[in-house]
Amino acid sequence: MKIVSVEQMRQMDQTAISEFGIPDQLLMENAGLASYEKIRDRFDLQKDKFLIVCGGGNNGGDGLVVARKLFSNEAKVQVVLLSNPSKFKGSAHLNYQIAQQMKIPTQSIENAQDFETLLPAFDVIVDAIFGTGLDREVGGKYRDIIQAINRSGKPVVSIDIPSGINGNTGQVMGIAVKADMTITFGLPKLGNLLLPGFEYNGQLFVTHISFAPKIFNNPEVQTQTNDPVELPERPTDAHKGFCGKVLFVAGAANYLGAPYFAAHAFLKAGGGLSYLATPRQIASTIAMQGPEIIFQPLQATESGSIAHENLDFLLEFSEDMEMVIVGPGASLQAETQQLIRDLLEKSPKPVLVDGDGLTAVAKDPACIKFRQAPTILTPHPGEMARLLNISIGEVQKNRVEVLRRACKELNAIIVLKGAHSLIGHPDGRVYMNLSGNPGMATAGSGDVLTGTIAAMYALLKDPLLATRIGVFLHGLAGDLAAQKMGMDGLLAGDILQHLPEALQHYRRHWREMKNQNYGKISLV
Ligand SMILES: NC(=O)C1=CN([C@@H]2O[C@H](COP(=O)(O)OP(=O)(O)OC[C@H]3O[C@@H](n4cnc5c(N)ncnc54)[C@H](O)[C@@H]3O)[C@@H](O)[C@H]2O)[C@H](O)CC1
Ligand SMILES: [K+]
Repeated sequence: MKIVSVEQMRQMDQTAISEFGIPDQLLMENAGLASYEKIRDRFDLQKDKFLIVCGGGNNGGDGLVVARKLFSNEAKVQVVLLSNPSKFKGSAHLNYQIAQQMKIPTQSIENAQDFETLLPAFDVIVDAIFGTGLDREVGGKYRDIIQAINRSGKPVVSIDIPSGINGNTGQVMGIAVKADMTITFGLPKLGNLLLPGFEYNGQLFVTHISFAPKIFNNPEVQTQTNDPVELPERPTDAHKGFCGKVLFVAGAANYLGAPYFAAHAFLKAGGGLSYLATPRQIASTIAMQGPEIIFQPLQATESGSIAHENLDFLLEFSEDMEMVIVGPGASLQAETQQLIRDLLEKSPKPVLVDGDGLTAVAKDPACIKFRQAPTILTPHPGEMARLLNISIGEVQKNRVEVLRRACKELNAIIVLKGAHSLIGHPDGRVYMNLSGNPGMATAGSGDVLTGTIAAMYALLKDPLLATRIGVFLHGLAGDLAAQKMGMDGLLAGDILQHLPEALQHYRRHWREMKNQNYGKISLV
């Protein structure tokens, strides 16, 4: 499903109006109706009393339509206006006039105390304060009223987006309504799905409010959910080589976990032959954990990391490989970091760079910028910040645009890890992954992801698709593990052990998971 920015949604509204002749009033009526229907399904119109809290823009206008529908169905409603009604424009103004003529109980609220006095008499709150037009921090009486709504303990329905969430970034603009259910229109906004905004929606519904498919399938919208696709079958006569040969260049003294998790995850996710080039001294210890891995012992530096003299061997050895994975547990030793940069620059093979490999790239990104073969990077926000020389705060404040910029600048497919990981391509496409859970933020989890992406590359031979499906499967494995054992104390090894089950589940249920947006977005 496509995910839009605030500006793109405004353009879609304009297209609906100018190209299809759908009047503005009809869009607002549809938005209000869709919201009303969800409210009617969830609550008891005969018993519950509804408080509709309206701001001064079109979001407030949608709220007035909801109030009218409830009122027409003889529910008890009260509208409160937080802004002077003379400021309503267009369709919102029209709906205000209708509400007046129908004598829907309406009250202007000057301060938060008056609002708090009203609250106890109502059972359900409809939040129509701010939608996508929120353009500054929430302060003054708006802040106090949102605080009162959140403290009330009453069920809250947000119209379009919880008030206080930035529609483009998902950031909380000072304070935001914590909803139980959100009904959004046309398509989900970035702010509905990016964290922390996503957590404020409660259950998220999307309704198309009579947009033509041409509008919501607009190819210019380049952000979308990371939907599963059907995986090719493994042929009955599959041999090890068919399922791919990849080389991991990873590990150093004291860094035995990362290379093991990455190289083993490749096998657990269906990969054929997993070669691990690692310092001689640690190879046998890792082999005890993962005897299925094939080792290529390397010369080591004094501190036990991979020495630069291995470069020619690694280039030659990788000729026969489908992909080279560089960096897990490779250490920050200067000589090794230089080896990584030289290897990336010289290798004509698809590469995936993770962990300490990303630090090497950050120091001199030219080593990947001009590569001909595909490059995949899997940074967490801290590593992304280093790659672009900005702060982590700047990365997190606008994850989609920062990722888009990084993919272009670095000429790479990039996974920006974190809740709802993003996958970006240099051509501007960005995919938001919906699988996974907070329990997966654990040491070694990223190494398991690396191996999973490599296995998907061996199967699919398409770097973007492999990265997308690898991220999805990794999240799914974490979700299956968490279903059994909970999120606390979930370890990388648990994610790894659940990869085969995740693949089995994926092959059986990919279509439902796609159609249901992994249970995270419901279509109305
Ligand atoms: N296709 C659709 O998505 C449709 C959406 N509709 C609804 O329209 C709103 C967007 O309406 P808009 O008038 O642009 O903005 P808002 O109602 O969100 O708010 C603007 C209003 O609020 C003031 N304001 C902004 N920030 C603050 C602040 N921090 N403090 C105080 N006041 C603030 C601003 O100055 C304006 O006065 C969309 O979300 C949908 O709900 C259509 O109804 C149907 C089509
Ligand atoms: K709202």
